[in-house]
Order: sequence, then structure tokens, then C-alpha cells
Amino acid sequence: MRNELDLEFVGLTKRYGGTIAVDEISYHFATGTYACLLGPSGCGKSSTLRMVAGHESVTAGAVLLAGRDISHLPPARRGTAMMFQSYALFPHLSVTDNVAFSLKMKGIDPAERARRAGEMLDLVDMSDFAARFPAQLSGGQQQRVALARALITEPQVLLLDEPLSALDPFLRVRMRAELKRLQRELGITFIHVTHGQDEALALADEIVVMNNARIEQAGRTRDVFDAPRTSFVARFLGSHNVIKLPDGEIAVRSDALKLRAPDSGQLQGRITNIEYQGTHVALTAAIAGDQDVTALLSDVDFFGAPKDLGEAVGLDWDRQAAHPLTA
Ligand SMILES: Nc1ncnc2c1ncn2[C@@H]1O[C@H](COP(=O)(O)OP(=O)(O)OP(=O)(O)O)[C@@H](O)[C@H]1O
Repeated sequence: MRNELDLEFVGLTKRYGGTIAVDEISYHFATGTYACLLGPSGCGKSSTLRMVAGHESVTAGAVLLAGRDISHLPPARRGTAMMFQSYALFPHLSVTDNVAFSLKMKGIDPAERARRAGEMLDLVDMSDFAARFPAQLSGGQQQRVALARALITEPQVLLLDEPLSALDPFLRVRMRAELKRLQRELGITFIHVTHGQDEALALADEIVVMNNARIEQAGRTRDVFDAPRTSFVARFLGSHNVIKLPDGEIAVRSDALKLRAPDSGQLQGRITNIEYQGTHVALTAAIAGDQDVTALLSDVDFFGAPKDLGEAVGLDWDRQAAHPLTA
């Protein structure tokens, strides 16, 4: 459903000289959506985000927010705020002054600035660190300050460019939950750029998968994951097999492939790898046409009827688990 505060890309295009970084992409983000722009390096994610933020000019097309074309407005007047990959805090300013910086630029008086910065630090659970300087904070703490600094402008849309990439894996998972909590509490749209599939699946209500400057597939996260339309999306999201059959290519989730006795099932294969993954066992089999497929079996199923390398197996799947691919 459309809402007057929604964000929309209309034929959004970015060229750098002869390089086309973003090629006429169109998409509508409902207000309050957590969306991830996902894709391999160089596919145009950051350029898209920077055009929304106003840090990069729009070559053609438009970014609409709340019904107005913001494509040519200065960043501070767009209703968006950006949180960068490197948090880019001012080293010589305290946490409070970093957070309050944009209010100072707007000429808001010191008492009001301190009050609103205090509220924001509370929101990101950093009140105890208000007087510290950035160098006295951990990476995760600096990131919370950067979030508070972006949110103090009360944006309708928060733009996040690889916000978790500088954190260690443990902290990354914790901050992921924090981001989701914040987005729910604020009810605003988050557009989060990542090349991590896990991150996108964990956070996003909607994912926009980009490839070669275009949107390859987009929609509700589960809809895209459950029914990839192209081999690129199936491979990029992972956990899928792309299988070439005589009548075309299909994607089948690894956990939907079932083992059968040799000479039964839809495909015949020979086991080439068995990988124990704790709760699951990933079993790879070579099938006709020099292809590999992976079946993800629960540990109980696998160890109930263990297999050996080199054994012949049949492979099968339910009809609704096969998704025909267009390319
Ligand atoms: N300032 C620039 N001048 C020229 N070409 C650029 C510029 N910025 C980006 N590009 C090119 O535009 C394309 C898209 O880059 P962009 O940074 O948007 O990709 P990305 O998907 O964000 O990649 P990454 O995940 O590596 O950050 C790439 O081919 C890149 O080399």
C-alpha cells in the first residue's frame, strides 16, 4: 500500500564518464520498511545510496520522498540521514558534541542541543559515555554514536552503508539486533547496503538484489529467498542448487533435496563430499552434466542412515520446491 511518506526510485541512473554504475532502477519502499540493498562488489549499491543521500548527483531519473522529488536538494534538506562504513566521528569533539553537531550547524542553542543529544544517546544506550572522545570508545560504541548522530536530525529515511563491516563477527550479530530494534522503535525506513547475504536475511523486511547496475530481483525477503527467479539470485543468496535439466534450469533449496536409493528419484549421483556442520550434514553429489548438487540433511537423518564418499545415491524433490529460472 502506498503512503504519503514513502521513498521511491524512478528510473534512477548514475554514470561516471563511460561507466554505468546504476542503470534505470525503479523501486517503491513503503514507509517503515527495513530494506537491504544486496549484491556483489561494484554492482552499484553505494552509488544508489549516495544518490539518495545527496552525496552524488543523479544522472537521470529521480528519488522521491514523501511525494516530492528530492534528487536535487542539498543533503540536509532531504529528510534523509546517512551512516557511513567508517563512522567518521570528529576526534576532537566529545560524544555529546559529535551527536549534537548538526544541531549546532542549524543554530540551535546549547541547552536544547545537549537535551536532544542526551535523548539520542539514551536511545542507543550510550548515556554513560557522553563526555568521552571517540578514541576512548570501542568500534561498537563508536558505531552507536554515529547512529545517534544520524538520528538526531529526525530523518524519514536512515541510509546505512555497510554499517557492520568494521565490527568483529560477535559484535556484528549483536549490533544487527540493535539496528533492528531501533528501526522498529522509530518506525522509519532504513535502507541498508550490504554484500552479506546473512546480514540481509537477518535484518530486512525487503531485499533488493542488484547485479551489474540493475535490480535483478526485489521483494519481501522470504519471497525472494524462497523463489529466486534467476541463477544469479539463487547462487548469490546461497543455500540453493542451480540444476540444469533438459527442459531448463531450476533452483532447489539444499534443504529440499532428498536422498533416495540409487536408481530412484529424479537425478542420479555419486557422493563427492560429506561435511559435518553440527546440526546438519551437507552432502555433495556429482550428477550428470558435470554438475554438483548439495543436500542439507539434519544430523539425525544423516546418522540414521549414514553414507560414504563414492556411494551412488538418488536425489529427489517435491514439485513445488523447484523454481524455474529465467537466466
Ligand atoms: N567516483 C567514481 N568514479 C568512477 N567510477 C565509479 C565511482 N564510484 C563508483 N564507480 C564505479 O561504479 C560502479 C558501482 O560502484 P559502487 O561503489 O556503487 O558499487 P558497490 O555495489 O557499492 O560496490 P562495493 O560493495 O564494492 O562498495 C563500479 O564499477 C565502480 O567502479
